Amino acid sequence: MNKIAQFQEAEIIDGRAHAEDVRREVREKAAKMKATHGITPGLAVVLVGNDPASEVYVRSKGKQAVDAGMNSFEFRLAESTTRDELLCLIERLNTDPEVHGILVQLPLPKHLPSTLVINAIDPRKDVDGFHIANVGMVGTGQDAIVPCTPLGCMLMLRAYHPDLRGKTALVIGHSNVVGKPMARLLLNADCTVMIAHKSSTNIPELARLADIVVVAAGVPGLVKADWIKPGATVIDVGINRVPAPELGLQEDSSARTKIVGDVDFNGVSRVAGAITPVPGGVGPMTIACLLANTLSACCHLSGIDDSPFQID
Ligand SMILES: Nc1nc(=O)c2c([nH]1)NC[C@@H]1CN(c3ccc(C(=O)N[C@@H](CCC(=O)O)C(=O)O)cc3)C=[N+]21
Ligand SMILES: [Mg+2]
Repeated sequence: MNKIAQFQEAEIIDGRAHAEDVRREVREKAAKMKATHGITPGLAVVLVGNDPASEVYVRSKGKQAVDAGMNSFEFRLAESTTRDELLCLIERLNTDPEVHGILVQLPLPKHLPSTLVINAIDPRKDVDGFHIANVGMVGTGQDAIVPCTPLGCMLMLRAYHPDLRGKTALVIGHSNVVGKPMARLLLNADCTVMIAHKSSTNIPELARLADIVVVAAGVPGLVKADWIKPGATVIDVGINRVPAPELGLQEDSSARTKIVGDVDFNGVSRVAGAITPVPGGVGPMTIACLLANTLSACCHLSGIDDSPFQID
């Protein structure tokens, strides 16, 4: 890191503003869909068990769907729900003409096989993009439903790098929900892609080569300033709830926590050219992209060619 770079401040990529742009476009297209074809896009969200964090996300998804002019169908099932009961609900949603998008909130309780459940969703309604058909099509560069978080990252990256060809990108984390699909999308965009993970031994060295770093490792503050090439774009997918002693005056002990990303924001923002904050970065875009995917699925299922969100 050189002296000048130390005093540069990165541009903060405003995820809430990007998400608002996506939601506005979805709202306009949904209204047009209703006016022209009499179709209201519908999103079904299935939550099994009562994880409090999942409750918050599910409520937010439903509210934002309604705000965008869509129907929201919420299914809250008991922790004890059986595999056959869940598969039966999915089959019903697959054949329901009012439902264009189906999201099964993950993680599922341990006794439920998430791979089997996800692959039971009609791939045309799989707005998470987790069905093997969508994974395979994204992997081979075909039109498919793209997972919401990587889609949101790509839309924000596109705003800073209209041409991604030849850029060196490092993805840290190789989960099926973020790291792997993110790496595939960057590869489809002709980036030179590196993927690092728990067993990688030289991540700081790899990071120093990268014009783009996307971090989805689930380790608070993992990425440090001296890992970053001056001017690089840093996308922080981490959502970590950590103790916040500075909030020590709160009565309720659950309120003495805060959300931080996988990037040491204060350090890295002095070196990077652009960086997403946490909160207010990737998270809001994830939900906006869920709405975008639901609208696209509705268009596709209805034989209407109005799919808005191109990333390639
Ligand atoms: N089938 C499935 N699909 C998902 O997309 C999915 C899931 N399961 N399980 C849980 C994770 C988590 N997730 C988030 C969405 C938005 C924010 C978000 O908007 N975060 C805000 C902060 C929220 C807060 O303050 O709690 C932000 O980053 O600014 C976070 C996390 C979607 N997930
Ligand atoms: Mg496409």
